[in-house]
Order: sequence, then C-alpha cells, then structure tokens
Amino acid sequence: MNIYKLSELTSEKREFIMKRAESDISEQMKIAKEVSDDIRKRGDEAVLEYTAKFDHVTLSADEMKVKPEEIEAGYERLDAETREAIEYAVKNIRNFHSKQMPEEMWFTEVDKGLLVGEKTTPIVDVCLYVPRGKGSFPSVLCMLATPAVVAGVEKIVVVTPPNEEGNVDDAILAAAKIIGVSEIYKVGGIQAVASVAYGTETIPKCHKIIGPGNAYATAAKRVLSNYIDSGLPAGPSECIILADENADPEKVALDWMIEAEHGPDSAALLVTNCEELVYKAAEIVERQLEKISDKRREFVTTNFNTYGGAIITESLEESIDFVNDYAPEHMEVMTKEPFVVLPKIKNAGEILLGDYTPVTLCNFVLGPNAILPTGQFAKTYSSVSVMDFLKRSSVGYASRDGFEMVRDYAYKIATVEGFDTHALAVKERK
Ligand SMILES: NC(=O)c1ccc[n+]([C@@H]2O[C@H](COP(=O)([O-])OP(=O)(O)OC[C@H]3O[C@@H](n4cnc5c(N)ncnc54)[C@H](O)[C@@H]3O)[C@@H](O)[C@H]2O)c1
Ligand SMILES: N[C@H](CO)Cc1c[nH]c[nH+]1
Ligand SMILES: [Zn+2]
Repeated sequence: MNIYKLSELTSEKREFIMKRAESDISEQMKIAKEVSDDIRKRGDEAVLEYTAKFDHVTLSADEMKVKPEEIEAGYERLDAETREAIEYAVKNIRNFHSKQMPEEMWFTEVDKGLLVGEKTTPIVDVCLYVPRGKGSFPSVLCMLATPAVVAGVEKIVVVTPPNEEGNVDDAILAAAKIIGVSEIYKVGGIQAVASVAYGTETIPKCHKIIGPGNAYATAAKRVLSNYIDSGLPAGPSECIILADENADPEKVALDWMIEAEHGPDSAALLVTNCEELVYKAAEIVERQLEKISDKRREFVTTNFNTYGGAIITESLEESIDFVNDYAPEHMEVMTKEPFVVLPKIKNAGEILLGDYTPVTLCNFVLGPNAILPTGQFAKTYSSVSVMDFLKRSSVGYASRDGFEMVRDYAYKIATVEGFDTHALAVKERK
C-alpha cells in the first residue's frame, strides 16, 4: 500500500493525493451532454433506452414510477430488525435536523424606524438522488428525505437506479414509508439528473436535485447547472483518520478501511506522526481484509494503492495542517486529546472524536448528516442540512421618520453609483 513520508512527498504526488478522483471528468461530461440533450428532445423514450443501456434493465414508462403497493410490499418484505434499525436511525436524524431549523421569521430594528429581518420558506420541490451502483443506499434516503420533511418541502421526488430486477430495493422502499415520502422513480445516473432538470412525460421537472453520485451523475449536474440547482458536490466517499502515538492500532485499522470500500475512486488516508502505528495498522488491515467480500477487498486494496494509504508526518501539528489542506469529507480524530484537536480542524465535512465514533455510526445512526462535500469542497461547502431545503427572503420596513433619517445617505450612494432613478426615488419622495 502507499506509505508516504510527508517531508519526502513530491509536489506532483501531493497534488494527485489532494485532487482525488474528481479532478478530471471531461469524458463523462461529454456523455452527459449527449444523453441529456437526447432526453430533452425525446423524453421518456430516451430515458428508457439509456436505462436499458447503462443499468441493463428494461422498463416501460408505466413501470418507472414506483406504485404505492410496491412501497407497501417492500416494507412488509423487509425483516423486522432492519426496519427497527431504520426507524431508530430516522429518529436520531430527525432530532438532529429539527435542532437546525431556523426561526420562520426574525426582525431587528437596525436604527429608529428601520425594521429588518428574514423570512425562511421551504423550497417548493426538491429531487433526492439515492445512488445505487457499487452499493445500495437506504441510509442516503434517510439522510436526504428526513431533513427535507423537517424543512417542510411540499413535493419531494426521489430518483434511484433500478436494481438488477428492475425494482427499488426493499430497504429503500421501507425507509421511504417510515419517513413519509412516496414519489419515487426508477431512474439513475445522467438519465435521472436530465429527467428532473427538463421534466419528461412521466418524471416531473424539479428546481433542485441533491444527493451523492458517481462521476456520471456529477458530470450531468455540471452540464445541467443552468437548468437545476444541484446542491453540494458529493462524489466518491473519502476519509482521513488523524491519529497520534496514543491511538489503538486495532481501531485505527478498522476505521481506515471503512470508506476505502466504497469504490476504486474513493480515498482513505491514515495521517499520523507515529510511523510504528502505520506499520502495525497496515498489518492488521491485511488480517481484516480476509473477513470481507472479494468485491470490497478489491476496492480497499485498489484504494490504498491509488488515492489512499498512509502519510507519516513529523508532528501532530503537521498532521493537522495536512488535514486542513486536504479538507476531507469524513474524518476521525484518534489522538490523546481529541477535544483539544477539534478547534484546530478548519476544513472537514464531518469530525468524529475518540475511539468509539467510527464513521459507520455517523453514516447510519448517530443523527448528523452523512451526505458531505468531497474533493476538497469541504473548504467551502457544508454537510447536507435543513438549509439545503430552505431559502431566506430578506424583509425590510422603514417608517416615514425612518425614511427621512436615511434618505440623504441613500441619495448620496445612488448618485456616486450613477443610478439616476434610484436617486430620484428617494429625492422626490414626499
Ligand atoms: N459524498 C457523499 O456524501 C456520499 C454518500 C454516499 C455515497 N457516495 C458516493 O456516491 C457514489 C455512488 O456511486 P454508484 O456508482 O454506487 O451509484 P450511482 O447511482 O451514482 O451510479 C449508478 C448509475 O451510473 C450510471 N452509469 C454507470 N456506468 C455508466 C456508463 N458507463 N455510462 C453512463 N452511465 C453510467 C448508471 O446510469 C447508473 O444508474 C460512490 O462513489 C460513493 O462513494 C458519496
Ligand atoms: N460514507 C458515505 C458518505 O460518504 C455514506 C454511506 C452510506 N452507506 C455507506 N456509506
Ligand atoms: Zn460509507
């Protein structure tokens, strides 16, 4: 596997590690443009052809929309333990996101007679993209639909690629029923993004699509950015385990592998000032790899030899600087004093502290949102939250006296900017 000393890393290698897999999706963007143009022209007919081509499933237009009885049947088929786990997860996710809800309206008097504030309103329709390719993601539906419901979105549309049998997985259907969403379409990748960006005979046009996806879904969002708001960039999963000499190699090894199993394009890094920890954890990884499926083992090993691996630094401070530059999607802090490290972490989608908060917990049941910015976008974007489903309108009111007090100031600035009618509106107001 890749084991680098940070001080010996070439600038090319550092750039490769920093950029991860999302650096070049120009090929996928070409395909996304062709496919989406065709879907715009031919609607459902084209969507179904591309579903056959890319998902290897033949559906009719009527089969694309999941029927209420399919949701019921999926829920009933799912075993009781999994249903209970989903219900528990949704409870914590709902709780966490309810705390994020801003006040519907607030006002403050910035000066006498000048009242200003904000009014928050749900986005009227939002499409949730639930991936299905290298894995099945009922948890992603929970992470997207729960805050959408908490925020009060009126029309929630779910798109997800059909499985090999042309259906939606039972756990996704059950999660939908538990959360209370029912408009689901069996469509994925570029087809899904283009369908909701333009609208087809069967699939409604939406103003926003949000959710993680592979390079094709990401490419389609970029190509269609004039037609639909596509939220945060959430591509191949990635994680940094930040550890010092106090970390337990067994736990480090377990958690280092978590996000590496998403796919060959993911990135899982162990960043530590303790060389001995790296070799101990790497040995344990070898042993643990024997316990997982061939498919996931291959993803982890590919990952550890491409975008992932270990970075050995000279000190904990140097490790923290590296993390801040990398801006990981997920990160775990496994150091002697994680709460002391916390304030020093400036760029990360999620920061999990201590020995007992593996990424797995937050991905599924803890409550915070696991849909997070990837590819260094954690420098400017945040995790999915209720704010992704809301928007703010500024509100202002000036009384007559308030207006008189500020009219000259407004007039001056309008004149300096050369906006005549702006100036007139305050100068000539009786
Ligand atoms: N950042 C996050 O919060 C987060 C959360 C969960 C998952 N993820 C990531 O999301 C990604 C999900 O990817 P996935 O592949 O499992 O599911 P996906 O739904 O994104 O992709 C499957 C779709 O890709 C399309 N496709 C596949 N091959 C194609 C080809 N050759 N040409 C055109 N289209 C093609 C198909 O239409 C298919 O429906 C993973 O990288 C995972 O790590 C990220
Ligand atoms: N780690 C993913 C976000 O990057 C979320 C997830 C769902 N299932 C497994 N993992
Ligand atoms: Zn994961």
